[in-house]
Amino acid sequence: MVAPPDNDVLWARALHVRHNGSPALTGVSLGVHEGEILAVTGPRGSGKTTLLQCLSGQLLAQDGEVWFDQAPVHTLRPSARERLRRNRFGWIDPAPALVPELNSWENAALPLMLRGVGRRRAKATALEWLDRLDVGGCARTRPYGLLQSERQRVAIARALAPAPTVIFADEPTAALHRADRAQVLRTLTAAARSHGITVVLATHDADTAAFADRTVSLLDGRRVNTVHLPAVAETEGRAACSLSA
Ligand SMILES: Nc1ncnc2c1ncn2[C@@H]1O[C@H](COP(=O)(O)OP(=O)(O)OP(=O)(O)O)[C@@H](O)[C@H]1O
Repeated sequence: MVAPPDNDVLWARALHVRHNGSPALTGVSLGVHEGEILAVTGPRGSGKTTLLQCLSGQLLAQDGEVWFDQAPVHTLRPSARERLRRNRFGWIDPAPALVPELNSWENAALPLMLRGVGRRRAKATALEWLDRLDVGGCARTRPYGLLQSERQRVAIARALAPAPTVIFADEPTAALHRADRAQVLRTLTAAARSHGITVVLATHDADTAAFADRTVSLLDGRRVNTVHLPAVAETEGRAACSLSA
């Protein structure tokens, strides 16, 4: 095994994943720098979610390596991978998956309490994050009483509250109206930057990817280079295309 470069908090080498025999990732390698916001882009079905699942230790690739903080993840036992996910990673789904029996602050405080933080401190931290995400007024409301956009903000507060080393955000604003998207992304990326949190953001939306420091593109499970061509009149063709790397 070859160790990853020093400034890469996450590093993947030659990942191959097949779902029920069909290839989802084919030889994907990438490094994510510490504190960076990296967008993983590509059309639907290009392998973005599968890549995030591999990087976060949720899914073991059939072939290839994943390293976090200079240590291999792919050789860890399931219980150690689970600890790693709980203690160092946060995850934001496209649709908010909140615990229906808990109110907003309890949902946001949950990962902190799972890490052993006392209830009072966990509540104070959760309330701070709910305020930053503009849902402080819903702190005592359960998910069924919230709008979908408010639920997603609570889910984002929950991911940020424990200040994880890395947040994996899979289409985090897919459930939001266009008007809400930019504001939520600005809050998420500003919070990540101010706390030194690395973000890996999967999206098929160019406006969302624009919030990232760098973009990695996938097409049919392979990494491709996005080549930006000079803008041309609409009738003359597209302004950007992808080439296989
Ligand atoms: N659990 C699964 N079982 C079978 N096939 C799967 C499974 N998960 C993903 N796939 C297939 O693997 C390929 C990659 O899927 P993946 O969800 O990673 O892509 P994606 O770029 O995130 O797509 P989307 O934007 O629609 O979420 C697709 O062809 C998908 O149909």
